[in-house]
Amino acid sequence: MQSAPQTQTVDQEIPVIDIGPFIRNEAGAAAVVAAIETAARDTGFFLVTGHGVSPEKTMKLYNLARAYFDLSENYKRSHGRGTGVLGGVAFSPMADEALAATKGIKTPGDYKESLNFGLRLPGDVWPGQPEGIEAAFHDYFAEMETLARHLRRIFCQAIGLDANYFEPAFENHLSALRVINYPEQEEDPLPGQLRAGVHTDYGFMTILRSEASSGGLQVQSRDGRWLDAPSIDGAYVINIADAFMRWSNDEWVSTPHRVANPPREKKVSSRRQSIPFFVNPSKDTLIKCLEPFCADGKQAKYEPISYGDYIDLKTKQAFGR
Ligand SMILES: O=C(O)CCC(=O)C(=O)O
Ligand SMILES: [Fe+2]
Repeated sequence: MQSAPQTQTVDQEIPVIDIGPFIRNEAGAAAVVAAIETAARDTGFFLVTGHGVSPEKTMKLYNLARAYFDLSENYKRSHGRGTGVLGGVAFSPMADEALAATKGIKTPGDYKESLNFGLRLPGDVWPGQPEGIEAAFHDYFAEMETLARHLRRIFCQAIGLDANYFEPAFENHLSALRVINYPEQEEDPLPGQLRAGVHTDYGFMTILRSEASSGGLQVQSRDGRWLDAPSIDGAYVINIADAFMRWSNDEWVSTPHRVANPPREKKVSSRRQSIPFFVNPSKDTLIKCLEPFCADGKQAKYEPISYGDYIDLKTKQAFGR
């Protein structure tokens, strides 16, 4: 007997879905696909377990990144200037980025710092310390590529596309791996300053390794309420991002989210580290209404556009440049 998939619902709006049966091609795979389709249409957010990602590689990256964040500000900033090395690393210091600006909302910079890497994205030469950090990023990146491939196959089945429909778009993908440090807030945040301001993610989808801590990820429901994303050991938070929403003719949703400040009484021991993997297609991928979403008399809402042009457009809208 094969066990039925565990589709428990912690918060009805952000379900937890065990994708193991789909990966192993067992009975229950169809129920996984159905649960993900419902979540993708409803809130665009869900958690997955049974994903097969190595906990050792995850912890290795987590611990080495933590050690990096504990090094001096001068040392870290020496990896932030961008020498344009493809596959290099880029440090983004505290309050450097204000995500809400992408939604036209003016706020102080986000209360976080981050370390960023993409196989085909420019950065600086890798630091010598802590030892092994470059390999840890590469190893975890490969784990994320595998999970992203499983999820794309689930999406294809949910939409009614051939299992490998999306694969050519991801042969030279522009995905980015980021480790974010949200420190304890020894100084009060400025008015309007959050750990991460409200935003949607730009690309195809995001695979987030979250951490339970006060001051965590919140997702906006369709009717404007802020839902706390459940934080479950070993589970990943998945969300549909903007380019995928457009590709689906807005039927699958990219949902605004943010990272709240810890409550004042808990500001000590509220340090949090998250690891998002932003899954992005290649630059020349054509984002054109997927056939099943514009069948049966449904009209495509958007002109076809390459992913590269789409990102340029979004950046211009957000920053006026
Ligand atoms: O840290 C988190 O939980 C989410 C971060 C996030 O949404 C982002 O960086 O796009
Ligand atoms: Fe995000």
